[in-house]
Amino acid sequence: MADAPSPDSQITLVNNRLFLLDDVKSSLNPQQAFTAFKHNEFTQNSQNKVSFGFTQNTIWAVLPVENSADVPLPSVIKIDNAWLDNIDLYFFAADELINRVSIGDNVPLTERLRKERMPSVAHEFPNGTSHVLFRFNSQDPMTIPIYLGSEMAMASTFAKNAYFYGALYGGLLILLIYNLALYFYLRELRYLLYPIYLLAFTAFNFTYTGHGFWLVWSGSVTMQQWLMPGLMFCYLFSAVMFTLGFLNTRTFLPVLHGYRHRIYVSLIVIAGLIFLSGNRSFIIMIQLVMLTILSVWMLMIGCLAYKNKDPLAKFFIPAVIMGAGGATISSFATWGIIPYSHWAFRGIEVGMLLEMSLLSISLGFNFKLTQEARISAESNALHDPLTNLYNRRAFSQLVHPSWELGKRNNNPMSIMLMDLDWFKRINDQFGHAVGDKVLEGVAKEIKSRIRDSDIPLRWGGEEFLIFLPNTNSVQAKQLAEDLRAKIENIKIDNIGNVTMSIGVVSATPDQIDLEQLVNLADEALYSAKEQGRNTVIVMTYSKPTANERSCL
Ligand SMILES: Nc1nc2c(ncn2[C@@H]2O[C@H](COP(=O)(O)OP(=O)(O)OP(=O)(O)O)[C@@H](O)[C@H]2O)c(=O)[nH]1
Repeated sequence: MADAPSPDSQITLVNNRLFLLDDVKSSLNPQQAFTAFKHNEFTQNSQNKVSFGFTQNTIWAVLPVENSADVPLPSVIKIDNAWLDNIDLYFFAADELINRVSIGDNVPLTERLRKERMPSVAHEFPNGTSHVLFRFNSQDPMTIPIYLGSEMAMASTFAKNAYFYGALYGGLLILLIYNLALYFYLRELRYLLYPIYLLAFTAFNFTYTGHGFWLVWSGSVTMQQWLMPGLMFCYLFSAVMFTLGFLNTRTFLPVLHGYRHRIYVSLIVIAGLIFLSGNRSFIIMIQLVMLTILSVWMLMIGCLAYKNKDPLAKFFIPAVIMGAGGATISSFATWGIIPYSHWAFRGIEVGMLLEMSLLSISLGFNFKLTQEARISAESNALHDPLTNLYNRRAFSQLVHPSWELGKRNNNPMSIMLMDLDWFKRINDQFGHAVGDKVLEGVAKEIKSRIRDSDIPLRWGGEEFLIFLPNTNSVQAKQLAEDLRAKIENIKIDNIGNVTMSIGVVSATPDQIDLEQLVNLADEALYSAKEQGRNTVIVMTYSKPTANERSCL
């Protein structure tokens, strides 16, 4: 027997005080059920059972309440489950029926006396022993946590719950907006699949926790009863889509990835068929089984991804373990496999918040990987892989801006164009690999001798160009001579001496444009080859007179 709550008492779960009767044929009326209770045909719920799984039977429960005070004690009875179809309460005082209230989903919230998220009834227990007879009947999983408490204690629990859901939905909303913004910025599918998955879960949760009925569709019983299985399917479906798109299944499971559209269609067909049955109990049961299989499947795909070195797998696996772990705890509590507790019932919400946070972190990590790959691709596009000098493509990106900048103070700029002598012979005599080694050695030498502001490029096969900002012809010639002498003395394997010819030109940006300067360097190099190779030829630009341009 439960004591009628005093105004300052806490709310208590009173299931262990209940007497239960499983009405298999749902044939009793309330008076008959109460008479059966009086004839000891009910059994005491000493095991504190809360969940009865899927049952079409009517569950009758009697809660005896004792009020030893002289005055009636106002109390609230709350059933902490927002999805049951029929919840009818019959209040007996001195074995006389004095009141009856229906608070199941079959009664629109707008028609209930107490418009709260979880079904509840206020009642004043008179002095002596009262009995509350409950009648439960639903197509949904039969979980009936019954709480008794004062109005004040109920309000305080309500506030705590509101904080919990405020934090949960707030967290999920931030993750949603953040990843949607990333999607619009990056246009990568996995950034869209994540918000869809998250939204599907949130909508499903919003429905089965009673928030939707309480805040949005209070007058629609149909929506309250059918949105839950419908959104459960959306959640299940989006989880499959997310798994196939989030992980790199295209690479390590190409066949499955290729069949993904058929998988989606099959899931929709299966859903269509089970929804056609019109039996909500059946639909929810099948989907709960599918959700359990889905968790195992997601974990298996995650492990395969890990084996195939998918960088996101190390986030995906713990995320799924947390989400699936939480969901399993909740569904076990719903089926009555593990004892009911407030937190076991909320396992799915805590698990999903952790899962979604971890997945969001992984998308941030993926963003970093993508950026690094892009930077590296951009850098590769500008570099020659053999010598690691800039390639010819980099000329316009790097040299042009430097040249344009130089126009401001009109300082002299120089270009050195270098070409290895008789390089074909080296290739022919020693092989291409040795030729490559020579090119690498020369590039290394160039890099070690120039300033940070100079820009060295591999101009072609065995041709190199160095752009020297703020360098006049004297300084450029000095560097060219140094390089020529240094290269001449390099010994590479048994090749002996390698020499190079160098053409040098200098000018200020107001005198000439960059392309002309390069052409002049080419002419200088040609002269160096003409004059017997292993030579530096310097050309200085002078303004053309009349129609003619002269090079000294
Ligand atoms: N090993 C190697 N050889 C290259 C590469 N790029 C170009 N070559 C070779 O460089 C040689 C250039 O030969 P040529 O243009 O005839 O010039 P050369 O033999 O150096 O003679 P001169 O320039 O007149 O002194 C060719 O044999 C090309 O195959 C490369 O990346 N690696």
